[in-house]
Amino acid sequence: MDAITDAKVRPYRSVLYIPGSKERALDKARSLPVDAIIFDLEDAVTPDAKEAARDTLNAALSMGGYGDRMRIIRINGLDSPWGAGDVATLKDADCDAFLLPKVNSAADVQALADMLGNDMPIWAMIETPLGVLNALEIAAHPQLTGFVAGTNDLAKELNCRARADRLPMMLALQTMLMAARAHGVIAIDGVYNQYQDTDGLRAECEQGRDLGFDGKTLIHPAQIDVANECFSPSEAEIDLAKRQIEAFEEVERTGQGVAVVDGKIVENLHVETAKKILAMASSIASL
Ligand SMILES: CC(C)(COP(=O)(O)OP(=O)(O)OC[C@H]1O[C@@H](n2cnc3c(N)ncnc32)[C@H](O)[C@@H]1OP(=O)(O)O)[C@@H](O)C(=O)NCCC(=O)NCCSC(=O)C[C@H](O)C(=O)O
Ligand SMILES: [Mg+2]
Repeated sequence: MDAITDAKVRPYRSVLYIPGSKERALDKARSLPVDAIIFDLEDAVTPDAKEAARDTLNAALSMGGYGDRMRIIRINGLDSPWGAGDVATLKDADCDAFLLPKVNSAADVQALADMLGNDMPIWAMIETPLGVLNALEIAAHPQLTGFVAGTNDLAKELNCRARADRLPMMLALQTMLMAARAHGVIAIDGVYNQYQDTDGLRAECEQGRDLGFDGKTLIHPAQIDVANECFSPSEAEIDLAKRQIEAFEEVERTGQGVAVVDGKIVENLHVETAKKILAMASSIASL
């Protein structure tokens, strides 16, 4: 983790779900070029495999080998028969965050914080209508550091149709993003289910990046390269950022506050964005 010390600058381009019950996938992930892993005990694990999955996952985390990849454990809901047992077994596991599914309110986050009894960062799945409507109070919880869009559950709850432009989902996605940004919380987009459709995935990643998401949740290794590419600053963005910073420093020396690059104005706020782009590019390069 040495290269990435600032949680705000570390990349979250590719966040891969791995069923906590699948030893082979848990092992494979040690060599996959993902920025983060969600070790899943919830929807990817069948009820009869849930208890064994806790031990399988605990053993994999103890063995280590996940390098710089952020390690997030998605437990079952605390209102399910398995949530409390997941926390009891894994609260001292070698991981970086716990992810709570179907969070409806800040009280749900607090319930997990109380059970953990430590300062482990908590991430929330935003995938219910109440979770979306309460996103601001959830993001404000002091132990909450990340949001993950649960677009499958959201579609089910909204009774909406799947559309390539995700129009029925847009209010929910933008509400959670707004809340995340208001409180400095990481925001990761939902999964693209047709994992062999690279063009469709690319279009959805580009849309997620346009909206402001930090990265995309993934379900299969074949999706990693596309997500990493779409959520990395492009060469053109890096080049423009450098030229904006140089141009702004130049006009500042003459006492002015506005530069012009490629026919567009550059003010202090644009320079802040440019610096963020360069910091992210450098963080990615150091991986
Ligand atoms: C979708 C899959 C069931 C496909 O599995 P499979 O047919 O076994 O895939 P492949 O044969 O193509 O696998 C090739 C190799 O890659 C490894 N693999 C596959 N998936 C993963 C993975 N997710 N992480 C790591 N490694 C993986 C296989 O082991 C093969 O390895 P090898 O044998 O060494 O060559 C499967 O991909 C899968 O189970 N994916 C995860 C599904 C999942 O996690 N679902 C839950 C999360 S989605 C969700 O709940 C979102 C949210 O809550 C919402 O509401 O939207
Ligand atoms: Mg879900």
